[in-house]
Amino acid sequence: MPPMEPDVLPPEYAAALPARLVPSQRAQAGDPGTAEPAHAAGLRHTDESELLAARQRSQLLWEQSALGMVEWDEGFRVREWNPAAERIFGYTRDEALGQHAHFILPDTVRNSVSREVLDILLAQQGGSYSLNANLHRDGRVIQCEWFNTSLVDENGQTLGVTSLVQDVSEREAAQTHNRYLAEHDELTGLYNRKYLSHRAEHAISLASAQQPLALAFIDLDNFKHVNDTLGHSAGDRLLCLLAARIGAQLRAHDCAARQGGDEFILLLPDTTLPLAGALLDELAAALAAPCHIDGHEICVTVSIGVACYPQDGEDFDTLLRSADMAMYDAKRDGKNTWRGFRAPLRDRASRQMLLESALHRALARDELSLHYQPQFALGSQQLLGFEALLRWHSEDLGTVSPVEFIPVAESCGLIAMIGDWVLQEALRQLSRWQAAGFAPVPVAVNLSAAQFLQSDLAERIARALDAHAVDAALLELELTESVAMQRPEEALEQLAALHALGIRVSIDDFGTGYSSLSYLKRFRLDRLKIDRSFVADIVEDHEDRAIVEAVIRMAGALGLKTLAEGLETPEQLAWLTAQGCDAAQGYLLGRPAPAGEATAWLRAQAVATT
Ligand SMILES: Nc1nc2c(ncn2[C@@H]2O[C@@H]3COP(=O)(O)O[C@H]4[C@@H](O)[C@H](n5cnc6c(=O)[nH]c(N)nc65)O[C@@H]4COP(=O)(O)O[C@H]3[C@H]2O)c(=O)[nH]1
Repeated sequence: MPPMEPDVLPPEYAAALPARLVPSQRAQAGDPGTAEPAHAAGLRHTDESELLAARQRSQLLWEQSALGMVEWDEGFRVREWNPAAERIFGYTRDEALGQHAHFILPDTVRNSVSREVLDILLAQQGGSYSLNANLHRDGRVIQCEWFNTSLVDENGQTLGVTSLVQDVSEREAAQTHNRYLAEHDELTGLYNRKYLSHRAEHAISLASAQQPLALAFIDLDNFKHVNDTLGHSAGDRLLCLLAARIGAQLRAHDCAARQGGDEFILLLPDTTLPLAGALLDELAAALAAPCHIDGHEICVTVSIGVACYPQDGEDFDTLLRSADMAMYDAKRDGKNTWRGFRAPLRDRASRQMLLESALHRALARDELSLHYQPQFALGSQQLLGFEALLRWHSEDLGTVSPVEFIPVAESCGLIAMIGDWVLQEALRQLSRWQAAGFAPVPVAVNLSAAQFLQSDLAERIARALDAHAVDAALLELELTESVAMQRPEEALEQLAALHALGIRVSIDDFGTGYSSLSYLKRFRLDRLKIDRSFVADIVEDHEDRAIVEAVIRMAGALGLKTLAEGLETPEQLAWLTAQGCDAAQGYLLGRPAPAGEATAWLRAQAVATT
C-alpha cells in the first residue's frame, strides 16, 4: 500500500468511492477531469469492459483494504462503512450506518469536536489529516490516523466527507514507549542524565541571581559491598527502592535522575546552598531508613556533593563536575555527609589530572625506583628483611610521594602495571643480592586491591619467581586490612593460593581499618604490622598502649608474628620489646633508602653474624 500523503487522496482510493460521488481533489486545477464531472468523463473515454474492470477494482479495494473507508453525509452521519472500518471500530456496517460521528469519539473529546470542526472538514478542499483518539465498540480508546476529503457532486454541491482511517495505536504506543526510554532510566524509572541535562540547561536559562539553582550529586556509600555480598539482582532492587524514596522526597519542581550505577543527580531549581543542605539532610535521613531485601536489613548512607549556579559553574557540565568533586570531598571526609563545592577542589582535580598524565609516562621514562626500609627483630636486633617502597621522581613534577600518586594510579587503572613493575624490580634486586653471595633476607612488597583481586595473581607471581630464580620464601606481600576485607571470601582463596606457593603475607596498617576477627583467623597470614599511628603515641597515650598490647596478645594467640611500624624513639623500642612485639621498622632503625644503602645493611649484617 502506498504511504498516505496527508493532503492527496491516493488515486486507487479515490476510484474506490461510490461512483455517484466525486472527491473534491478531482476538481482541483490542472486535473484533466475538472472540465466535466469525473464519472461522466470516465464514461465517455472508457468502454464498458474498462468500466466494469474499474468497478471490480474499486469493489476489491473497498472490501479488502487494510485502511478503513468511511463516507459521511452532510450531517456527519455514516453513509458507508467498509469491512476494515468494521475491524478498526468493532461496529458492523449495519450498526454504523446512520450513526453520527460522535459514536466513535470518547466522552473526553466528544464535546470538543463541534459542529464547527465538522463544517471545516466538510469544506475541506483536497483533504486533511488528523490524529484522533477514537472509541472502539469495546470501550477501548484507540489512536487513529484520519485522512478526510469532502465530496462534491457535478454541480460542486457538498455531499459529505469521505475518510480513510488507520488504527495506529500500536505505533503510537511504541513511540510513546521510545520517548519514555529516551528520557528515563530503565531500572529505576527516574529520569536519565540526558533528560536532566536538558531540564538543567532550561532552568539555567531562566535562573538569575534572585533565583539560584543547585545541582546535587549523590553516591551511595559502599554499594559495591551489597552487590558483592547479596548479588546484582538484590543490588538492583535496592537501587529501585532508594530511587522511589528520592522521588518521594522531591518538591514538585525538582528533578531526579539516575546517572548510572549507584549515582543519582538532583536538579533543585530556586535553591541556595543552605536550602539544598536542609533538603539533602532530610533526603539522607529518608534514605537511611532500613531497606528489607531478600530477608536482609540493609542500611544505606550516601555521600552528596552540591554545586550552585552560577558561582560553581555556568552550564550543566561544569555544575555536574563541581558537584562530583564536592561529592568526593564528602567521601574523603568520612562519607555519610554532604559537601558544597569549594574552588580548591578544582585545583585538586587538576593536580589529579596532571599526576595521571605524568604517571602514564613514568614507566616508559624510567622514573620509578624502589627504596628499601630495613626490618629488625626486637630481641636480637637482627636484620629480618626489607620493605620495598616505591619512589617516583617525575621529570615534569619533581618527586611525588606515594601517598599522593598511589591513589591516583589506583583510580586511573595504572596500579596493576605499576605494581607489576614493583614486584619484578624487587625480585630483580633479590636475585642480585643472591648473586652477590649475601645471606638471603625477605623483601616485602605492597599490594593494592586491584592487584590482590587479580584472579591469576598466584600464577603471575610464580612465573616471576621462576624468571628471577628467587625462592618464594623470600617474598612477602603486604595487604592493608581494607584490601583483605573488601571481598573476604575471594581473599580467603587468594591467600590460600599464595600460601601454597610458599609466599608470606602480612596485614599492613593493622588497627586502622575494620577487620573481622573470624576472617583473620581463617586467612592464611604470617604477620600483623601494627600501624604507626598507634606506635607514635604508645609512650604517652594509654589507649594506644592498650590497643597495641591487645594486638600483640591476639596475634600471639592466632600464631601470627607482629611488626611495629614507624618506630622513632628508644622509649618506643623499649616498650615494644617489653611487650613481646617480634619486630619493628622505623626511622630509629633505618629510613627507606636506595638499593645501594640496603646492600650496606646486608653487608653489616653479614659481618655481625660471622
Ligand atoms: N613518620 C614515619 N614514617 C615512616 C617511618 N618509617 C617508615 N615510614 C614511612 O611509612 C610508610 C610505610 O609504608 P606503608 O605503611 O606500606 O605505606 C605506604 C604504602 O601504602 C604506599 N606504597 C609505597 N610503595 C608502594 C608500592 O610499591 N605499592 C603500593 N601499592 N603501595 C605503596 O605508600 C605508603 C607510603 O609510603 P612512604 O611514603 O614510602 O611511607 C612509608 C615509609 O617511608 C617512621 O619511623 N616514621
